[in-house]
Amino acid sequence: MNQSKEQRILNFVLQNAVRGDPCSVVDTIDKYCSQKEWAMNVGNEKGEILDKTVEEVNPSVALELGTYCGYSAVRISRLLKAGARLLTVEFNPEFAAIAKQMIEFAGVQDKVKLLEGPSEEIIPQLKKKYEVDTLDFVFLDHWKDRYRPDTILLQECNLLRKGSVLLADNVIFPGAPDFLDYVRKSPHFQCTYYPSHLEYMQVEDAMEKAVFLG
Ligand SMILES: O=C(NC/C=C/[C@H]1O[C@@H](n2cnc(C(F)(F)F)c2)[C@H](O)[C@@H]1O)c1cc([N+](=O)[O-])cc(O)c1O
Ligand SMILES: [Mg+2]
Repeated sequence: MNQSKEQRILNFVLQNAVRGDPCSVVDTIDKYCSQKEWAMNVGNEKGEILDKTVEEVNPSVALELGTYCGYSAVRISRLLKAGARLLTVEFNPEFAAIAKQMIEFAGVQDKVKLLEGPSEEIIPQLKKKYEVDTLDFVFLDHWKDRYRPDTILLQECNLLRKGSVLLADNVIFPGAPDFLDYVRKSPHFQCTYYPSHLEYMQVEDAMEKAVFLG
């Protein structure tokens, strides 16, 4: 059976990156996806905005919605302090299997917990099943029509505290207009817009940071 694009990306990393070196895994995925096959990783330009935000927040508990091949899970977890952890949620079993191998090859498996399933099922389980009190940082990079409902669900589940930081990818392309409208109009969020470009392309995109005010 012929390989998936995601399997080809993983194989390229296994053959060309340095085991245990998260930066080499990130750089190798970017090399493959810029030169051979485009894929929906956050990429290096928006990745630097992600890095700066993670360093600024220095989260003890972070959540990622939309693992895909694990690019941003590796990118985020490489910056986490000792004892801090990233919970990353993936809906597609094939992608989850790829991401698991990517995370292990990068050597960040002790910092990352990969949860498989739909966000509407997993988010309400975070407190009791995954021993989360509140989330310091949330990276939204899953289905764009889920950003708004999942932001509301995070609030309803009391998973956000004063100062919790949400960072959303793709608010321009493919776009998340209802999410932007929601957080920018809500008195409970302080928003910042970061213009950038779509990964590996000369297409406008942007990220939105939304800090929960309590
Ligand atoms: O569609 C895009 N991303 C959708 C990303 C979707 C990924 O998030 C997973 N997911 C779904 N639900 C959950 C959860 F967590 F809810 F369970 C996780 C899906 O299985 C998939 O791996 C996209 C598209 C473009 N583009 O240029 O078309 C560029 C990008 O950066 C993108 O992120
Ligand atoms: Mg994205």
